[in-house]
Amino acid sequence: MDHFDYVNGAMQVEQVRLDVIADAVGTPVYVYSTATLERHVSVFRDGLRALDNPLIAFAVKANPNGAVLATLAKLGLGADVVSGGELLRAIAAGIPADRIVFSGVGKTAQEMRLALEQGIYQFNLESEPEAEMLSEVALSMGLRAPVAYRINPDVDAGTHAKISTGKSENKFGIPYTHALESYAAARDLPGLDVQGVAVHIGSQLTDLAPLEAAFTKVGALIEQLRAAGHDIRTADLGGGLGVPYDPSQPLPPSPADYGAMVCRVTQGWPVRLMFEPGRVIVGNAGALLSRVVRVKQGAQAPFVIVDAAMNDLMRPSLYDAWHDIRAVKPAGTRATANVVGPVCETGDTFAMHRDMDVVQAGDLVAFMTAGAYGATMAGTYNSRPLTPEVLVSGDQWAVVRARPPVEALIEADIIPDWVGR
Ligand SMILES: Cc1ncc(COP(=O)(O)O)c(C=O)c1O
Ligand SMILES: N[C@@H](CCCC[NH3+])C(=O)O
Repeated sequence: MDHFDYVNGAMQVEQVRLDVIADAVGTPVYVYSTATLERHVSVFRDGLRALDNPLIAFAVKANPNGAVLATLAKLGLGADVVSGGELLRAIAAGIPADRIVFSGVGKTAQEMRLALEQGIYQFNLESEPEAEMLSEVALSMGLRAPVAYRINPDVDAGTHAKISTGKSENKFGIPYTHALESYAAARDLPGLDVQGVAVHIGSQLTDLAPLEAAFTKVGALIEQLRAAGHDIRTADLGGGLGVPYDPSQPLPPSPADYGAMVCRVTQGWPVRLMFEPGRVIVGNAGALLSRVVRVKQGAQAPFVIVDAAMNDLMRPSLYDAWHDIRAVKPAGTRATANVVGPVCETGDTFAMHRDMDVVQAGDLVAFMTAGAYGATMAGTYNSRPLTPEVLVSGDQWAVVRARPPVEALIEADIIPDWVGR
């Protein structure tokens, strides 16, 4: 459920009309709802209420905006980070280091040092060479790093191949079949304190079965590791729960269904459970607001050309992802259209042959469920400045990231004297 609704024929978010934001800030612009963020945190937490003190670490990559992170920090969430940059943004937004977990296959020595200085809760290691490097870095600082190994359970998440992470051929984690050997080697590294097991098999999962299969493997491994004398105290079950994008499709499992499955599978595990939800917290809390530039005749259907493009919202071009596209002030008629951006790529297409509200030049449209992996993946291709972001709460709203001027793009380039101009 979100807080984007039509009131008197115009879409608003909470109590703020989207056309008011578009007129003031310009388009394209991302708009987020605080009430939806709060609701999603509460629903996710509620699904896990049977657990003792779980750590819910928001996957910062899904939406690293400082105001969004500060909202989640106030609600008590931790952070799952994958770079020094995300770590510093999480801390700057008020997320305490002892609620931060560091994931990712390519942590550098510099990032490890930074995270150790900050005193984070856990490093999720993804290879033996990474474990050796972290041990060395920690020892050089006179510390022991708290670690888990992320295991690759070789489970098919049943999601898009580009966001599936738990198959043996994927780059993530250590092979499940070799885990005991990797843990034994880690125990001999004096700079590590081996405390946990982690898993994350992919994103936008619409079926609980692969998650359950992966968690069951984690449970079996915890038993084996403890039997081998490892003091395993944490289990990080990752993120991945899907959200509804297309209203014509069956709903993905709810956080309550997910929580019930987790509680059943993990019953009796002698560990603190950790979670890294991203999309399920922020996905439906955001929309990308865009204006129709013009409508052009097409061979089969008209092209609705909007002022948002693949650089603002990459998901459709990258994964053929489906986002609901709604007129902010629907005229009441529907027709088939192709919705495209102005970028010079055929892939700059948001929807083909879409049955949608009829819109005209100047109308506003909202790309729904754009709060996760939207602004954070935006770029400046075609020299389009990064998309601004707005946060709404009740009847208040604020620009939480301004649109940079085009001059900033020009000034960022350095033209050496020897090039001349
Ligand atoms: C290690 C890790 N944790 C958590 C997440 C968050 O996933 P999601 O947004 O699907 O919940 C991701 C992204 O897939 C990830 O790579
Ligand atoms: N960026 C992806 C999800 C990848 C998650 C990162 N591990 C998406 O938009 O769906």
